[in-house]
Amino acid sequence: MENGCGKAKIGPSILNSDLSDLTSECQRMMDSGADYLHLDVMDGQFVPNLTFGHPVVKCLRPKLPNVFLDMHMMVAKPEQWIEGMHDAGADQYTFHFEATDDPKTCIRKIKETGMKAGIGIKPNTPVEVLDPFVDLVDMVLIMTVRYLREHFSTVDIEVDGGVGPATIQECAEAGANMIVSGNAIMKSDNPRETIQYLRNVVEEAIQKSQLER
Ligand SMILES: O=C(CO)[C@H](O)[C@H](O)COP(=O)(O)O
Repeated sequence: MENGCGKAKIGPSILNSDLSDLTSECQRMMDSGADYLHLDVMDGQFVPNLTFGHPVVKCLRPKLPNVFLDMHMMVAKPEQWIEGMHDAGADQYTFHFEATDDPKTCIRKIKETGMKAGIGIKPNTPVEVLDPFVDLVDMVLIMTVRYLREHFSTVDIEVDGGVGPATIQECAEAGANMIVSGNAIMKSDNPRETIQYLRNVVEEAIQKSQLER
């Protein structure tokens, strides 16, 4: 996937899909115009839920050879899955600031594999905690809407959680350019139209902010 925080990228969250038919659901999203797929990995420790791990990514990779797989690692000790996710074919590995004592080492290990590195924060964590890492990562992931682009001017900013046509304007105006959306896209009668709408709003906000600079 093309680099750059000046570009809108829409990533359906596949956790909200029919998981018994994952490949078709992923393909349906790509055929509807998605730029990438967002995969939430939860381990029952960092968050009280269980989803899937690198064996699932390994099965998906050959079926979706050119699709950018964005792993949102909501896991404790995120260092332990870096190699496995890379070997399985993940493209980006986003861990949580709150989940490790040593974010810099985690970022370095991710980058050494060749994957892109992202760092995320939970809704109540102040965005300033990311300042020491922002020059080291490709993306920050924010699980709520706040003032974003003034703070992180050079990296991709991804928002996740409750994002859809009703909330996209606020996210776009706050500076997000990577848009994770689960139910709003997956459950839409017309996912193509929903994706296009989200993209248009983000692109307009990017253009407006470039004119104001
Ligand atoms: O982070 C997540 C879950 O914790 C997800 O990406 C979530 O599935 C997004 O779905 P929605 O857009 O419907 O809130």
